[in-house]
Amino acid sequence: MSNETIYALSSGAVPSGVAVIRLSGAKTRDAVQLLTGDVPPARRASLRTIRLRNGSIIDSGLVLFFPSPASFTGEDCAELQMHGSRAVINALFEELETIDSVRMAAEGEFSRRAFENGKLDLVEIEGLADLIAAETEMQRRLAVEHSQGKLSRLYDSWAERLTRARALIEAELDFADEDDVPGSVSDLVWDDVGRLQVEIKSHLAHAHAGEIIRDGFKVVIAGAPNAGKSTLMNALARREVAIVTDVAGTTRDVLHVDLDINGFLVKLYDTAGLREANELVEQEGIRRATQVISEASLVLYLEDMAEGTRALQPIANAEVLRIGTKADISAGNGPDAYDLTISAVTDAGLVALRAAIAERLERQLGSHSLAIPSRKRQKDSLAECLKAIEAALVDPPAELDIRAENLRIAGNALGRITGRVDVENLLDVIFSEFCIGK
Ligand SMILES: Nc1nc2c(ncn2[C@@H]2O[C@H](COP(=O)(O)OP(=O)(O)OP(=O)(O)O)[C@@H](O)[C@H]2O)c(=O)[nH]1
Repeated sequence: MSNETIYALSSGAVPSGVAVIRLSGAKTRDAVQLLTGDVPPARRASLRTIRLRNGSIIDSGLVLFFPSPASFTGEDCAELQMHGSRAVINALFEELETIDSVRMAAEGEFSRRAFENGKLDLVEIEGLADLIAAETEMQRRLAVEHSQGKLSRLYDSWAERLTRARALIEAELDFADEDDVPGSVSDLVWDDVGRLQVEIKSHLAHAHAGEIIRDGFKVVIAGAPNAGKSTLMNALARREVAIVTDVAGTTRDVLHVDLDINGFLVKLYDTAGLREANELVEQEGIRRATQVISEASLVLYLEDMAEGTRALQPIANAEVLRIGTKADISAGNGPDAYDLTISAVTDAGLVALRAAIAERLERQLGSHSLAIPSRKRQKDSLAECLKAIEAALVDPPAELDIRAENLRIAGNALGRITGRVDVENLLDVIFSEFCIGK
């Protein structure tokens, strides 16, 4: 597969002022020569006329050539910056197709080659995918941390400590009958493995924060029918996401919008009003509401202040903010009964509500560096690593060779995160997240 040369449009949708077409593989040099009449100097932007074989001009643009191994994929690579019209790109692609062993790239194929040629490890690749998909400032910061290798360096240093520990234990096993292996070496090894266990445990405890930053903080609006849930959702989203009527039980399904609050992705859900419902569709809506409430990180529990408590209490594992609604027409129970009062009609209280969501979010995240795991895959491997370390440290200790074997399992679990060990079966899943041209 990798003796084929691949090409793709790497910039966004056309038409665009400039489109970047990327090539990678052994035939890159030939393709550039064919299209421009020469191979421009390495890593320099050179203005060239790009032509078909018959001499007719496709377009002119900048050509950059990156000879192997100093390129993104590690192979010979080129980038053509041309005018971003469908016709220009089609003409170029048709010409490229005529070259033997040159074809359009599959999803994520450039990144996959970068991985296979040792240019990037899996955490860096995943970080890159996250950086390309980042919509909020915090997602960007987390992705940069991952794509720049900070997390990988941490995992590599842990794997190295485990390897060193194993080497010393193997030495002890080999020389078990001799007197000159000091017992204190063994103590030092197990002390360090103990410290590593504490470090990994604390790192894993921050995985939740990483997931919140990457996947979003789930905030669910719940309450009685007609409490003003959909109106609040629309006010926070600043657009008409949900249907608002004065008919109780309007919202049936769970609706969702993404908000950016202080640079964090907040996933806001509007749910069906909670009450004893006889009608089938409404019952299903309430079942779905209950489900999403149980998965929330924060519940906004709305109450029409004139009506007082009418809703079934939501069963939330998360923190609940009690919010009195329709402050413009009613003082109701009095503001003291609520954490916040709002009016979606006058916008009163909405700034305070956004601030309250941000405050809860930041409190749940805690303060720490962004060198934290953010994907289930990373979390699962860390948990596996920790389990094996625990088995190696169990009291009373197992036989030395079993303890060493557990350290090997722990090291492999770390190696799988960065892709340095045994990940062939994972690759298709990871690279399919990328679009063509990445
Ligand atoms: N005066 C006033 N009316 C409001 C306010 N918020 C909502 N309403 C009105 O209250 C009624 C119900 O609002 P919705 O947002 O549909 O309430 P809901 O909680 O989503 O209702 P269900 O979908 O039935 O669960 C509508 O007529 C809204 O216009 C508010 O802050 N002030």
